[in-house]
Amino acid sequence: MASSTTEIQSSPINVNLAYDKTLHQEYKYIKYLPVYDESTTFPPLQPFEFNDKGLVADKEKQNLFAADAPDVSVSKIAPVIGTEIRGLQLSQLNNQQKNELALLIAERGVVVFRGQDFKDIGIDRQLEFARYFGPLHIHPVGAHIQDHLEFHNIYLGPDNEYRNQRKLERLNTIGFHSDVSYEHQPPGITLLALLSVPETGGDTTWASQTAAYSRLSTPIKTLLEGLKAEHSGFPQAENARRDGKHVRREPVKSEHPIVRIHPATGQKALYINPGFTKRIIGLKVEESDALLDLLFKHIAAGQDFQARVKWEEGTVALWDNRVTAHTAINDYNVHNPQEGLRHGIRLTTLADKPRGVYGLESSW
Ligand SMILES: O=C(O)CCC(=O)C(=O)O
Ligand SMILES: [Fe+2]
Repeated sequence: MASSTTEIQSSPINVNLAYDKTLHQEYKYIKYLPVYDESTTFPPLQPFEFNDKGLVADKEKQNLFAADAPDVSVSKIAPVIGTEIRGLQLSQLNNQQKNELALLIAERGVVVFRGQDFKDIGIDRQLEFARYFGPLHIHPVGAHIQDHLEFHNIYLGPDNEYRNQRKLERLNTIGFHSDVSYEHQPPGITLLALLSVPETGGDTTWASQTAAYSRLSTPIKTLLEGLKAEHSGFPQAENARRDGKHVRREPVKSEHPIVRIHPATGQKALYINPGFTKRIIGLKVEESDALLDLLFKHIAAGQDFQARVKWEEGTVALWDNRVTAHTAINDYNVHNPQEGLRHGIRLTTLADKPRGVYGLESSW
């Protein structure tokens, strides 16, 4: 049922959360391995004014794709979502180019840069790059890197017992979500750099929520445009506590418009996801469950508005959490050393308070 998410259904797991140091003596990115700070706690996030960088961008993107840069190749991954770029270094972009990139990410949902030096430019420059787009989010329960809680750690190896046990509970590992959508001003642009990529497998799929919305019939669009849904961080925090993790910021709930308008493109997108959306405000339980179930199935089944990205050494993906949902694909055997380790670091920027049609606004 729609109202019972992966988080709620999961059973207690009590395993060692730390990675096994002896396995990674030779690992080039050992300083980025996941750790859990057990002592820091943070107060609630405060409201802030957000200015989308895409609003001041040249719509033609003549700086990002300058005519005198013939080595840059740009291709669409799928017609309605995803762009792949080769021959441009994120670390070299000036502010005008970053503004155009923000707009491109909003328009295409996800932009994948290949052959990047990003992970080697140093922690401070990575942070500075991401902060250009918005304040950085610190995950309330996730693993991070030593001394830098802004880097959310994505790690799947033989020594991640927690994830490996979770995988065994389910028929498949697909879980579409928009990152921490329960926050009052949830994430916009998010950046994931993989440091270690398995030989094959471990792709990520993004679904266009703009296309998912536009496929709906007019009567359903009209119905959804007048409604808000509750997104909750409570199950995530409760499960984390139960499993012995430290919760560094108390969870919140938000009621966000189901149809959200992107401030830079003006496009409407569905803003609900199976990861965190619990119920539709004002509907009876069965009505809410039936409608959410329909929409969650629509998002997950819509391979004709999804982009599946195969990671390579040096790939960095940037997506807009306001107009996409995504899922990791955990299809490789972490216990086979030949298949390798999957490890990445994510920086997440916070954005606007969601705004819907007819002035509908988020509340909490
Ligand atoms: O590991 C992945 O492919 C994506 C994980 C994820 O959901 C995220 O980084 O937000
Ligand atoms: Fe995610």
